[in-house]
Amino acid sequence: MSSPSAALQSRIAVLGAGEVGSTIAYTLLANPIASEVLLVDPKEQVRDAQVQDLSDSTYHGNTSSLIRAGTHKEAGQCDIVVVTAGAAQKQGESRTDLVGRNQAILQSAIGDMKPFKDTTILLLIANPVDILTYFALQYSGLPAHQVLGTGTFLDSARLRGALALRAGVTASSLNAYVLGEHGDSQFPAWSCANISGIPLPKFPGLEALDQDSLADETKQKAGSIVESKGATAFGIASVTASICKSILFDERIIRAVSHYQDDLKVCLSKPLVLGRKGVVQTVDLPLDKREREALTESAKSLREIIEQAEKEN
Ligand SMILES: NC(=O)C1=CN([C@@H]2O[C@H](COP(=O)(O)OP(=O)(O)OC[C@H]3O[C@@H](n4cnc5c(N)ncnc54)[C@H](O)[C@@H]3O)[C@@H](O)[C@H]2O)C=CC1
Ligand SMILES: CC(=O)C(=O)O
Repeated sequence: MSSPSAALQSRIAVLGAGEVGSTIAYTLLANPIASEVLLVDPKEQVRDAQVQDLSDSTYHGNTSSLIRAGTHKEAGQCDIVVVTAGAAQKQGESRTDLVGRNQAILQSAIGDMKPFKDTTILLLIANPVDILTYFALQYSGLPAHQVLGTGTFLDSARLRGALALRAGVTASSLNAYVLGEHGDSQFPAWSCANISGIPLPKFPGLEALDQDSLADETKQKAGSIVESKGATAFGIASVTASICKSILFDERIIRAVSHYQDDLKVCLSKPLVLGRKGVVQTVDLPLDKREREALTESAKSLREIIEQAEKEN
């Protein structure tokens, strides 16, 4: 395992200095997780103003992490490249409506970053995140274990939060994963969910849990935030910082994040062991029949979007 001091000699590049990229940069600096954070955006005036503002958060003495503007070429030499570059959903748009625009941005950004350092991990945030993770793997030529998307880690956090409130325990006491697409075909793996080994329906406070309505609430949460404030940023920033820490500190923690599925020919979220090489090992949950079918359906809908996008480009 890597020591914290090794991790603190690491560099993370954040592509995109918009709402999400700047919030991620702030979270990385505040923890701190790497020695240097590079912010990369073709809108230089916005990028530089974000760097100035973010640098003010580092001067009070509690962080040794530095922020500066960077180029795409420099990003390609960083330990982790966090990709937020791309359009965000407008009110009424779905994540998959962004595919054409964001695929083109991704292809050009990856072209500008190449060649990558051998051990660089690409972490996709921009939506539709599973589709872009798939294309990032194609465009970058990096090994599959080094290309990840945040996927349903954020949805799993939302689900755990809602369950934790109902059960009156902290969210970290819960084992509960949302799997599949970070989007409409996602589903919670209820059959494997538990609190300290106790199945959810047996835990006090959760006996009458309406699983379908909670799954729906989890799925709709992003949409309702975007509808009211135009974007989501804090949840994804926290999840991204957690993934970066798990990678750089070689934590070997189990997380459901998006990665390539050789059998399904798509990227989607299933649990894996997360460490310095990215995917250290995959983890097969003992899903029930309905969940196995939901996973196949989720992969099928992602595959259709990929094939359509490949036809159009
Ligand atoms: N995976 C997830 O759970 C989440 C994903 N997102 C996604 O993150 C993405 C970014 O959202 P926001 O920051 O709100 O959008 P934004 O519009 O505020 O920022 C996007 C930034 O990307 C920049 N950009 C464009 N081309 C670039 C390139 N080639 N290299 C570097 N930067 C480039 C733009 O100049 C802009 O500043 C969206 O696709 C959004 O849907 C947002 C929240 C959660
Ligand atoms: C925007 C988005 O993908 C989310 O907050 O889940």
